[in-house]
Amino acid sequence: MLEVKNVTRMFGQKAAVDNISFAIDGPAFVGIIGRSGAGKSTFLRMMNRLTDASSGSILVEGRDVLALKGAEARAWQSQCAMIFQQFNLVPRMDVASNVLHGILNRRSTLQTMFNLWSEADILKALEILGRLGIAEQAPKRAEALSGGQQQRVAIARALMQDPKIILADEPIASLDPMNAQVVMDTLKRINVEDGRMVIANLHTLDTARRYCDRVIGMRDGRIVFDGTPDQLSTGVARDIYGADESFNESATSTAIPADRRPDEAYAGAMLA
Ligand SMILES: Nc1ncnc2c1ncn2[C@@H]1O[C@H](COP(=O)(O)OP(=O)(O)OP(=O)(O)O)[C@@H](O)[C@H]1O
Repeated sequence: MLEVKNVTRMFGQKAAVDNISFAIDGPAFVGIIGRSGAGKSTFLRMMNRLTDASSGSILVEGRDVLALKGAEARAWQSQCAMIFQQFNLVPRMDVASNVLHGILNRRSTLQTMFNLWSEADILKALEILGRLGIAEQAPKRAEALSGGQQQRVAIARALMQDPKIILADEPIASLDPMNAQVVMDTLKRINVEDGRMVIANLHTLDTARRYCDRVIGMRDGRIVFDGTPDQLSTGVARDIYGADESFNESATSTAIPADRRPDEAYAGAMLA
């Protein structure tokens, strides 16, 4: 379904992404890990055409999306929705309108000028918010929500586009562990229930191990690991992160301490 072939992105003399190739069959949940500057964001940005590649091709169902221009490139962008670390919502706008903005580029100028949405679109937005457990937040301003709720609104906005692929650039890097878990669980559900491919840049190993079917490790623009979470040993992780013997995995962990997991906290409250 997805075939990345010899993709490179140069910034001046430096290759941010250096001749990477891999293929993904079917709607997998793929994590890309690596330290800061490894090229993870640049790769995702090339995939959805926010950044041009210097060379190479990305074939989706046989079509090179890097070669698309104009309206075709924009159509591709709506098929591979992107989620960002900082949510990128319009803070003072209500949640439902933020979600509807996922299909902004499908409306006429007149509809945009008068802020007109069809009843079907509004119902779809509310249905998606309901599915993600935040329907009651629909009339509130986005800025009034917690970080985890805001990221779920961003996921709802992405789903409004009905994308084949969801690209998530450090989706939980700004969240506390509990909200991070809710957001990752949401992405996983969308992957499993809808059969949408998810490619997520992740900064913690335990998240990659827990949620991904496949993990790609990048270092200095190159792929240095491509395998299953089981194959991602501490030694392999040390290679990816370029750390020495003192590399400590727990330092990159976002695991929720046992006494703070939602279910157990709830159970504890019931017993008290
Ligand atoms: N617009 C740009 N101009 C010049 N250099 C850039 C630009 N964007 C990225 N780079 C460089 O490309 C390399 C890869 O950056 P990239 O942001 O893709 O890494 P990353 O793995 O996503 O790291 P982080 O997690 O910190 O975002 C870095 O050396 C970065 O400085």
